[in-house]
Amino acid sequence: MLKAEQLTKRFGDHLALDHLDLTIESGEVYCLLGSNGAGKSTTINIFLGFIPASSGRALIDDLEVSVNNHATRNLVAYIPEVVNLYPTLTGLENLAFFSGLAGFRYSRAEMAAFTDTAGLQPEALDKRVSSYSKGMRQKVGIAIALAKQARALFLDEPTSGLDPHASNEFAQIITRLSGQGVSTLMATHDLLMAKNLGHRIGIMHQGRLQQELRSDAVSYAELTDRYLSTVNQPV
Ligand SMILES: Nc1ncnc2c1ncn2[C@@H]1O[C@H](COP(=O)(O)OP(=O)(O)OP(=O)(O)O)[C@@H](O)[C@H]1O
Repeated sequence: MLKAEQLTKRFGDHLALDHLDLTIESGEVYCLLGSNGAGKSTTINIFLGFIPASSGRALIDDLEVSVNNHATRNLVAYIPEVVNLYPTLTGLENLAFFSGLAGFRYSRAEMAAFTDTAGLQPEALDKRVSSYSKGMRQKVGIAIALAKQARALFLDEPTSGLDPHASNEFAQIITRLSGQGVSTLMATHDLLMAKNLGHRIGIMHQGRLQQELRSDAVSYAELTDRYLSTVNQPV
């Protein structure tokens, strides 16, 4: 479970995140929408322990990130738009390296099972990541999440630039992980993806969570209207 309690971040005089309260249950996919600069990545970066909050708390499975940074990093996987891997290592070597960092050692067959579940073609495993497409890198990111037995997934515009087929495959895997109890926080500009993949949707504007909706309770047209009316509020 993920929890933000009055989570706030200032960069100098700028209030990037303004007293965010948020709970994401085990197995829930929560999509954060909002225009550029709304505070989505800031939220994710605090949960990941990349940046400290100015005040408030971020909790992962009841562990406060700022005081259990090492432990909480081992509970999470992060998939940004371009997954950061070692380009001169193969997909399998990257998987071994990153799961090793989290304390897991796997046989080749076990790692191949993770990449298979993530949808990576077996013939890609021993190729250098520098030759991988964006979608293939995402799949290695998913395989790392599986290998780390991540309890929470943080996705920052993960399907941006993916073709519709790759995007659809990605969504299917997230749904599958959700069925296994993984909590997911996804920042996206893709309203249709949020509607189809998210259980709940939050709309942020100027650092504030302005609206929360259940995706099964709104049509795509209603979501679009709500989004536009929120992000077009005057400064
Ligand atoms: N390291 C930083 N130093 C100063 N200001 C920052 C820093 N990181 C983010 N900000 C500011 O905080 C605000 C929120 O940024 P954030 O990246 O969280 O927005 P976002 O909703 O993820 O936007 P986008 O959709 O463009 O990714 C913005 O005004 C941004 O300029």
